[in-house]
Amino acid sequence: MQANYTLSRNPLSLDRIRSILNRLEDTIIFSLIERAQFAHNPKIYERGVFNELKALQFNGSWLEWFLKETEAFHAKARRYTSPDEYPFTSGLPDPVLPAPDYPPILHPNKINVNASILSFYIRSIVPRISVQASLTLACLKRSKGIIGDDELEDDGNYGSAATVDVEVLQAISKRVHYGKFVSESKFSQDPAAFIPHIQKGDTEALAALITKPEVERRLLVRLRKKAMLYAQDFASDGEPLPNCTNKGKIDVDCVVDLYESYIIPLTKEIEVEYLLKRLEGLSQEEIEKLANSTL
Ligand SMILES: C=C(O[C@@H]1C=C(C(=O)O)C=C[C@H]1O)C(=O)O
Repeated sequence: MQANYTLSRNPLSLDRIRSILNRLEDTIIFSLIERAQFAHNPKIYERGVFNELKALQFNGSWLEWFLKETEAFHAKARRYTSPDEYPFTSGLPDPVLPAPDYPPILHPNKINVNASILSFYIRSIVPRISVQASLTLACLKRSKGIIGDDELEDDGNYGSAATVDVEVLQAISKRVHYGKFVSESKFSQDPAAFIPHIQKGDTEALAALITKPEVERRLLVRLRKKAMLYAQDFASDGEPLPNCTNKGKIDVDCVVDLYESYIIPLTKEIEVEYLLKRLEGLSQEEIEKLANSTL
């Protein structure tokens, strides 16, 4: 399928980009609901745990192996030739097809913050989301005396959990790296407002220029409502169910915190980092022409 951003006459319309970010909220929430079905399974995030992987000469974690194998196939299918797709794995194979002729929308850059995304996801999101699933699981199984407390963390679903982790990580990565399109949209609307701060390397001034508090506030309100609705359990007759952990299929506060503490700040970091590189390779004449132009 063609990349989202090229499916419009004006791929740099901020409203259109924001509608793509809005739609990615749904993808992220539903993939987190999928992950919340499985226990934490902390061993799949630790390196050197599975001798079977060492036998394959792979020294990373179970999840890193899933990322490597998945992204190697996707790379051959030319996924990462698209400017809105960024891999977690380095050293991927070349595409088997030539890259599509994407319009040159972004200024050339190599910004990739997936290492940060992987770190906060493993450290701060999975333990909180999956604990919800374990409690739900325990809530149901403990009533039948099937499991004890020590089984809360590991349900053996290493393949299923890692498969969903890859989906969550890819959705968060796309969402955060869309900050480049947001940044290019804002820059191209008023280059003169950004150029002096870019030339001074003034990250604080650039951060203040790209930050839209009201947009963030509305997003967090919308996100909470979506998570509450999508996570609602229903009985067979369609009546909403009070949940045994009174949070439905997912920890709604965790979804909001994911955006407020991680996704939005990282998106803004990318916007500023992209701006700092926006004039690289341009002549003084080109910069002056930009400074005197407004859309
Ligand atoms: C993405 C934008 O830039 C910033 C980042 C936002 C986010 O990550 O949700 C929202 C508003 C801005 O502070 C935007 O202006 O839409």
